[in-house]
Amino acid sequence: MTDSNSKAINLGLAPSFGFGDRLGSATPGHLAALKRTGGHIRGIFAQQSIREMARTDRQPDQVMTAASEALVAAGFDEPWGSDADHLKTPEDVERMAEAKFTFFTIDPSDQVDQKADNYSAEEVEAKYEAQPWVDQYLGKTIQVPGGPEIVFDELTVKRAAVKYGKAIQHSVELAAVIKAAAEKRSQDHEIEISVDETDQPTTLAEHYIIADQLIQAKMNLVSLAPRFVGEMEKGVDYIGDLDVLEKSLADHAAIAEHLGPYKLSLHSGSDKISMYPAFARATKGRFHVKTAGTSYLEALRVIARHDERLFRDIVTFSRDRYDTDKATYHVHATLDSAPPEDQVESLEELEREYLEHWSEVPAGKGFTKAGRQILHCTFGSVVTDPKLGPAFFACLEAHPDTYTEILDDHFGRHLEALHAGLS
Ligand SMILES: O=C(O)[C@@H](O)[C@@H](O)[C@H](O)C(=O)CO
Repeated sequence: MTDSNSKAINLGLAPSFGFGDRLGSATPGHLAALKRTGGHIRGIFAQQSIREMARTDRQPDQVMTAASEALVAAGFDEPWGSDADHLKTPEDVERMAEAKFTFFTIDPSDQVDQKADNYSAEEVEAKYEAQPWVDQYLGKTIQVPGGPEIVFDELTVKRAAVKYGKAIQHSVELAAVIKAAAEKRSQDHEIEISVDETDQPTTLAEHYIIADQLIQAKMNLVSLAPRFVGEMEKGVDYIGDLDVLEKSLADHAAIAEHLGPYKLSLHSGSDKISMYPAFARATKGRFHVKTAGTSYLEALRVIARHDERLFRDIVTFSRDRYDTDKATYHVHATLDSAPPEDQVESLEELEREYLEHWSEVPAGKGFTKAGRQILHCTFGSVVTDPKLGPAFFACLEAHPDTYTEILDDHFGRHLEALHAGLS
């Protein structure tokens, strides 16, 4: 264990930003951007989901070592965090705890009944299985201080039980595994629950019940990621009405403040520039933002700048893989969203179609081109391909300064937008 590694600690309720790095070489650029916030936002530099590691063929220890060594090399001596992301099983927990991750994100989405919002009252009744907590809410109306009034009528509570009953139970069980795994190793631990990867937004009543139950179970809950209104797709800016979102965020934040406090967490946070000020404002700085795929996309910009042929080959390969690899990711791009590379003569135009140019994006907005999603979902296939993978890493390693410069600029824009909502 390196000195800096020992500083991957609990960050508690401090505003935090997750810099998922699927390649192991992004930390210098992430750090350069973070330094511009003047220490107001803490960095989570070692962050990886089980799904990402499966796709890239990496191990938790490699993720932790890449981040901590880069931080040591940069002489970074401030607190930083690590995120064992999207954990679904006790085995996932053990792997990440062994690599000394401290922030554990439980993802119970497999236990969520994704169709529950569409059930009729009769269907809810038919599927309802008594949960030990139902009587705590049934028939009550709760006024959240500074926030919404939540009416827990019978249908609302029973629908929540159908939708999230098993997910709550699973989360409580996994939290106990996390606690034991951390204690066995004399390590810190803190917990996030993410229910963002569901089809329908998390209602305020559902948020209340989920968080209240997890807190009653005495887990060290520091962060919760509801499924917010609108669309949080991978690789592009927020899609939806920002005023509606801000009102909803304020209501969710009031619940988090009242029951916790805990942070509201934004998954698929990459490129959501237009909503960051509202997110920071509504949460009054009690937030966590999680990004990952965008650092891979910016690595492809390095490839485009230094090896046009390789970039073109990656575009073609990614188009072949997209329909398979997009499984489990929330995206809307189709192969028609961007042209095949051999139909685009200029590299600048090809980059515009698949990555976009910051110089062409209006201030306060993020990228919107669906072509980015074709490259976003196919990262694992590219980096593990026997031909493209080595060429990709060789080009990236040959141009570390370009990557750092691009990430500094890219995340500088993210963090400035968040910061705007803090002041
Ligand atoms: O791809 C993954 O598995 C993760 O990077 C993400 O889902 C992560 O949780 C995230 O939201 C990053 O934007």
